[in-house]
Amino acid sequence: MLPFARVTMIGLGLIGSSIARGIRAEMPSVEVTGYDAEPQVRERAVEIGLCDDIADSAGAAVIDADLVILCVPVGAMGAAAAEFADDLPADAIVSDVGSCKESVAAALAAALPNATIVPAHPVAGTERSGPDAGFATLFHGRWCILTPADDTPELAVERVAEFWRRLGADVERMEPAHHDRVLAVTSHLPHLIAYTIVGTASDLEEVTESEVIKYSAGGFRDFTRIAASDPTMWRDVFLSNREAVLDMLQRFSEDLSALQRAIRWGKGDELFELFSRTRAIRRSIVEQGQDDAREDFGRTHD
Ligand SMILES: NC(=O)c1ccc[n+]([C@@H]2O[C@H](COP(=O)([O-])OP(=O)(O)OC[C@H]3O[C@@H](n4cnc5c(N)ncnc54)[C@H](O)[C@@H]3O)[C@@H](O)[C@H]2O)c1
Ligand SMILES: O=C(O)C(=O)C[C@]1(C(=O)O)C=C[C@@H](O)C=C1
Repeated sequence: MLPFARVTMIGLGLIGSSIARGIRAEMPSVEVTGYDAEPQVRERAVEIGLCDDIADSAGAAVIDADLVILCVPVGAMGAAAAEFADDLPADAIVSDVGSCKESVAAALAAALPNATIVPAHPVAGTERSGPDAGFATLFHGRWCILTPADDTPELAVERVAEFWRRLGADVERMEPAHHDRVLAVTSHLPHLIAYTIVGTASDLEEVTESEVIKYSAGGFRDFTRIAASDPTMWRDVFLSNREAVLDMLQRFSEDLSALQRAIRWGKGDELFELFSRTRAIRRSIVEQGQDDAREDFGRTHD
């Protein structure tokens, strides 16, 4: 049996539109309603037939939903939830897809004090945004991490887990604070490094912009993909997960200084040992199949 019959997405960008397309593909009998604060996004969603219905207010969008998923930047979650608080059916479950969980859980609990909330984070995405960027297979073979509070009814958590499994994801549960520390190092820090390296390269006086573009066929090009990620989304991630990111950044800076010393003093063994260790990590990720979808995406959409 399907876990939900009527699903509403608030926010119809990359993730909201991928969920809508995934539902069409995997659960075609589910009725999908969408709402986005931007009128142009709503118009585009109608043009491309993204949902069964596009509402013109958040309240109208949730009125008969049994699952409402907030797919807006993490800094906008509280305000977006407050907009539909008065119209939310008592038995509806509210979820989200935010990249940080502690701050979002607090914002949703404050805006919807009586709602059943099952926060989620599909660990899948691209550098693109907007309703045209989504695709139905985005979540296939990817993790979706649920971070419910201890007193959330088990049945609600299981229904949300089943929803994500049907979209193709593997579901895990975590404490929100633990989630935020893990993602700080596996996702947030890499984005910060990509933003830095691309910014630094373009600022260097001896590297003209045309040279940056001309010679960006190798490693630098991979960084430019990540550094093209949505500025609003990532501003919000760093402000929301500040403590964990600053902790990881401190550790990263120390390791970078150690590498700097090894290069300065010609310690080839130290460099070789680290690079061998990191090569083994990459190989084990590929063996686990965790990188396939992204590589496919890069090949077909680059
Ligand atoms: N992009 C990724 O790789 C990725 C992956 C996993 C999770 N996430 C999370 O998913 C969420 C959405 O990211 P995205 O990549 O889909 O962004 P996006 O920019 O493609 O889409 C966000 C949409 O939310 C709308 N919006 C903003 N404030 C709103 C409000 N108050 N009410 C209604 N709509 C509003 C915007 O108009 C926009 O269309 C974020 O919380 C992000 O952290 C992103
Ligand atoms: O592949 C990408 O472009 C991504 O950045 C996706 C990515 C990640 O860092 O892995 C980005 C943010 C999310 O919260 C989840 C996934």
